Amino acid sequence: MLEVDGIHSYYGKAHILNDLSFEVRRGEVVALLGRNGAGKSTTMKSVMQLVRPRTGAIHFQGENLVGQPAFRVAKAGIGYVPEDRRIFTDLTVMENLETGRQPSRQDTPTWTEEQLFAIFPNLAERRTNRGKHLSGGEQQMLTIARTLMGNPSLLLLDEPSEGIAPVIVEQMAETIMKLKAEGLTVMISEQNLHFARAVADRAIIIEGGEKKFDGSFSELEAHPEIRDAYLSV
Ligand SMILES: Nc1ncnc2c1ncn2[C@@H]1O[C@H](COP(=O)(O)OP(=O)(O)OP(=O)(O)O)[C@@H](O)[C@H]1O
Repeated sequence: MLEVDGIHSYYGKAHILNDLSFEVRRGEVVALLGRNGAGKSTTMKSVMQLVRPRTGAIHFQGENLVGQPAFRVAKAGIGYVPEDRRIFTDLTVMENLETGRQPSRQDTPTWTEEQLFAIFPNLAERRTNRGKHLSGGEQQMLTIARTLMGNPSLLLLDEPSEGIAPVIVEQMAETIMKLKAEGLTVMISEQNLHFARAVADRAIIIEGGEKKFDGSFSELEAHPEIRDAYLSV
């Protein structure tokens, strides 16, 4: 579904992603793992074309995304929830959801508010509350629900478990598994190996913008030296 092929991304002269290649297949949940500064967010921004890779290709359902404006990437069916999740604090939960609405897509789950409320029950209870009155965890769920209103085929979640209380982290894991069960393809970036293992089918580890591992969690467990070298656990 998504094929990233030999991309090099920069911030000015700083060379951040170095010949990075990987793929995400339809229906799977993939975890992009790596320490602080490994290049996980830059990878997601590169897919979204918020950072333009200088070389390499990114194909999504056969279409090369490199050089396209970010809104076209979103229209092509990639939903992106950045690390600095923002909601409209003066709008209600319902109004926030409405801002994310896009037409439905073939071969992709189409979401209504009611279906989203079934997956995010806390938001259902607060549908008429303004964003600013939600807890941090609820705001985080709202950014995901709003992105789903765009009916993406692929959802990119940058560090979904970061900065939320342990009980909400558990809810977040359950939510991602429900989305997978609905047929959504998901890529998460994570530093939390425990969380990633609970939700993802496959791990891709990057360090210094280079891929160091791509395989199942059982393969990763069989190689503790890889975990020790590239992850903080
Ligand atoms: N806007 C920017 N300008 C310059 N350098 C940046 C910028 N954003 C990130 N970097 C640098 O790029 C490298 C990769 O950062 P990135 O945010 O992709 O890492 P990450 O793996 O997502 O880590 P984190 O968990 O801290 O977000 C880091 O060295 C970081 O300092």
